[in-house]
Amino acid sequence: MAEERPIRVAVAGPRGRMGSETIRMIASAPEFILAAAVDHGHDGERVGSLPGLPELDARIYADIADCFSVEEPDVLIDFTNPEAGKRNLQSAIEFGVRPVIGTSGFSNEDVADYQKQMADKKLGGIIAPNFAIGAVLVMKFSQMAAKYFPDVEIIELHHDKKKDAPSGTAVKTAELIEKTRQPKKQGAPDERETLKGARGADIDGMRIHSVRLPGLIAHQEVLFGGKGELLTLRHDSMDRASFMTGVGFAIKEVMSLDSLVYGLENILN
Ligand SMILES: NC(=O)c1ccc[n+]([C@@H]2O[C@H](COP(=O)([O-])OP(=O)(O)OC[C@H]3O[C@@H](n4cnc5c(N)ncnc54)[C@H](O)[C@@H]3O)[C@@H](O)[C@H]2O)c1
Ligand SMILES: O=C(O)C1=N[C@H](C(=O)O)CCC1
Repeated sequence: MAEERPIRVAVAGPRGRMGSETIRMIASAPEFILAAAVDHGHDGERVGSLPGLPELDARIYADIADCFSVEEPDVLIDFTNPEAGKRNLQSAIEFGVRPVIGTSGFSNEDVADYQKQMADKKLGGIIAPNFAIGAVLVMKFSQMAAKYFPDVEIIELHHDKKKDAPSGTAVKTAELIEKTRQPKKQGAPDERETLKGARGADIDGMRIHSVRLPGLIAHQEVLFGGKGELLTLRHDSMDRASFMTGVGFAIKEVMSLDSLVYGLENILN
């Protein structure tokens, strides 16, 4: 039987916390090859010349279209910011490169637009707000619990360099909960905030609270209250390695998909 060739991966955001972790994961996985990196600086340099990255010869491109036409990667991984991520994803669609997008902050309208474009081209890809398997399980368990406990509050806790709030994970968790929870406005009907924001953000009557502190990485608690009982589901990422099982899995899965999936839970079996 012919041996499968390694999957050629381009990484956008190689100097970032997640981009650099992804490159270290790719360097240690024989089933993947780092084809290139995409960064707004360091054009023409080698990935191995960036501090903290493994000795890899892959080239850094400032222009993603150049990267795609010269290197012809199979997959693009994006861990940048929502603006760059959207540009990079659009470019991946144009060049037929399968996107694996970890960047958070995409709206449902953005996702629907990319899904339409990729369905038309039969191009596989994934946008996943969280690649940690445990975080995805908390989302699924929350969806189950919400059927019995419509009173829910989500507390997401992240490092203090995080730019978006609430987290993509919290929004996705709330969206999954909405599928099973009877809509309900929580708290006392006549409650009022004496300090604006005290009750957090509101999705369908559910509350989301965002904590930002040094020392944290990525954590989430989903609290369900019932008569005389409290159910708490909690997940902690204590190292960015926690996201890499999901990233590696997604790279392999997108090779056989023909549409854009939103959420790792849709491809985990
Ligand atoms: N899906 C997940 O499991 C998961 C996990 C962690 C973080 N995230 C998300 O990933 C994103 C990145 O997080 P981070 O902690 O690595 O952030 P970071 O700030 O450490 O890294 C982002 C990097 O993107 C680079 N960048 C900015 N514009 C660029 C462009 N046009 N082209 C290429 N690179 C560009 C920046 O220079 C920076 O190095 C955030 O949206 C975060 O919420 C998702
Ligand atoms: O570090 C971050 O930023 C993270 N963002 C994701 C989100 O917005 O849900 C989750 C994992 C860490």
